[in-house]
Order: sequence, then C-alpha cells, then structure tokens
Amino acid sequence: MSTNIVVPLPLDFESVTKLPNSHAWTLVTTDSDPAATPDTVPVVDLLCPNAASLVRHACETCGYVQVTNHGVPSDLISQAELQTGRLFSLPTQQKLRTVRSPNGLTGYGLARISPFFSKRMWSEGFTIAAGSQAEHARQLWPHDDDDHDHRDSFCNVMEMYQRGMMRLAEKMAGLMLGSLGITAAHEDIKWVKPKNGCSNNPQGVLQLNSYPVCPDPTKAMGLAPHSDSSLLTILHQSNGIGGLQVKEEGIGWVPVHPVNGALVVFVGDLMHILSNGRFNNVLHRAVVNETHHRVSLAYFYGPPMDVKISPLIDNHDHPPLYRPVTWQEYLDFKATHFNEALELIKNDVKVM
Ligand SMILES: O=C(O)CCC(=O)C(=O)O
Ligand SMILES: [Fe+2]
Repeated sequence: MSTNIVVPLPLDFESVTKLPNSHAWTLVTTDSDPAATPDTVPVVDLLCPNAASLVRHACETCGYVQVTNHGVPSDLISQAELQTGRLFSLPTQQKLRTVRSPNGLTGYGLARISPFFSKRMWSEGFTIAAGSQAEHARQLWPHDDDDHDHRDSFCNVMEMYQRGMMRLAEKMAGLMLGSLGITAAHEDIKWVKPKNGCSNNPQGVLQLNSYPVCPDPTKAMGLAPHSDSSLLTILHQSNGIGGLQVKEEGIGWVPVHPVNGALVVFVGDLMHILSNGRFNNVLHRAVVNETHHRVSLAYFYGPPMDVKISPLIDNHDHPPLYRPVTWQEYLDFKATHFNEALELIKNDVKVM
C-alpha cells in the first residue's frame, strides 16, 4: 500500500478575481512606508579600481549590492527572463507535470518557505539544479515539433544563464572574501576556484519566481521575509517592475528598485558565517502589484555540499561566532527552524 503525501500547490491565479482568505495577510503594506528610501543605494561598477572596498562596505552595512559591468551579457539576461515568463504563462495543468515532490529540490511549486506561514504567498516558483532543466523541459513540452523548439530554447538559455551566474558568483565570492583579507590561497576556501577535473565544486541552484497580477496587493505577500541560505545570491528582477524590499535597521522595509543593467547580489547566511558576522545576511521579501506580472531569477551559490563552512576571521577580539556546518546540514537546520537557524548554530561566546 502506498501513502500519498499531498503536496500543496500554487493557486491557479488566472481563475481568481478576488484575493482568497487563504492568501490575505495582515500588515503587508501597513508595515512599510511607501516613501521610505534606503540610506544608501549601493551600486558598484565591478570595473572600478576600488570595487572590493565598495562591495565590502555594502555587505557590512546593507547586506546587498547592485553590480554593474558584471560580465553577464544583457542579451542572455533578457532571454532568461523571456523564457521564465513563457514558462509561467503555460496552462496550470502543464506546469503541474513538473511539480516538485515533497522532498525534492527541483520543479514547479510553492515557495520553499511556505510551511512556516499560515497564509499562502502570491507567487509560484520553478527550481533548476544540476541540469534538471532537460528532464523538466521534456515533461513540459513532450510532443510535436513546436514543443521541440520550446524545449531546446528553454534548455539552452537556462544552461547558459547558469554558467554565466556561476562565473559571476565565483567572482563575487572572491571579491567579498578578498575584501576581508581572505584570499583563494586560504586552505578553507580552495573550493571557490576549483581546478579543472576537480569533483569538489561549488553548487548553484536557479530559482525562477513568478508574481502574477494581484487583485489586492495591499493584503498579499509575494515572498515572505527571509534571508537566503546560500553563500551569496544573484538576483535579476524584471526591469521597471519593483517588488523587492529589504529590511533596514531603524528604517523598516525599503524598496530595492531595479537598476538598468545591474544584478542584485545578496549576502547569504553562509557568507555571514564565513565573515564571522561582519557581512549582513539581510532580510528581504517581495511584494506584488495590481497591474504587472513580475518575474525574478535568483541564483543561489554555495560551497560543495560536503565542505564545512566556519568563520574565517577569528582572533582574540573576535572569537568564532558559529560552529562549522556544511551547506546540507545548514539547509536541514533551516528547513526545521527557518529564521532561527543561525542563532541555533552560534557558539557560546563568553563575553569577558
Ligand atoms: O523576487 C524577488 O525579488 C526576491 C526573490 C528571493 O528573495 C528569493 O528567491 O530568495
Ligand atoms: Fe531571497
């Protein structure tokens, strides 16, 4: 006898004209001041000679930075956004062929953080990892010649996009760590620049997010507040359609407006650990709107699964704040404890 575990599915957004109670949150727009502006708008040109120190400052204060001259062709980014929009505009039944299994990583489904909230989010997601786009594309477009075209273009673009993201993620990891005086020669982070043929490679997961037009955005939540479990995350958001917000100390929720040609890079929880708490793993969320379908592409970059991450800046003044943890162990922790996960791996630092 088999037990069927019911996977909660995203809403069929097109079929609803009113916000269902299941998706009605309190305190969504009332807890953010629409006029709030960030203290600084951290935009860094990666070709600028002092990019490293600007990135360090942004990571220590804001916990994110918008980077320009990042080396990922704008045409590739537009193609990836186009393919993402096309994927989410498929009929629900078609998307459901790739539904993520209860313990699975890839495919179509609700935001992974959904179980921690009693209300549903106004979004749907599609996760790609370790070449999973090929299998999912076959499920999405199983038939004729037209399908072949869709399948090939989806796979090619997503493959190239992930390659571009991995290169940029390696560059950003090197820049962030280098800005703290930790170079790739450091034994503990040799994996950032693996040698050819090395099996111990950093990992990347591509999360495509879709936020459909919403009948009542003041009560809906696109993606609830969270920090990312990665080392760093590279986010592309639709041009001209805002929705991303970050929590700023003493100010509250402030919008991160898309900057033309820029990609947003977030400090993830693991980078916060590596930097011994110096880099701010900023809380962020996405809100929705009444007129535009918004998509975002988040690339989560992390260490090889079996590598222990521990604070690399430890001296007498700053003893290590956290215990060593692998990405997998941390993800398991986060899956149980969500935003409390970091607190729970803290070392008992004695204050003298
Ligand atoms: O859509 C956005 O702007 C945010 C997405 C995000 O934070 C995530 O996927 O982790
Ligand atoms: Fe995020």
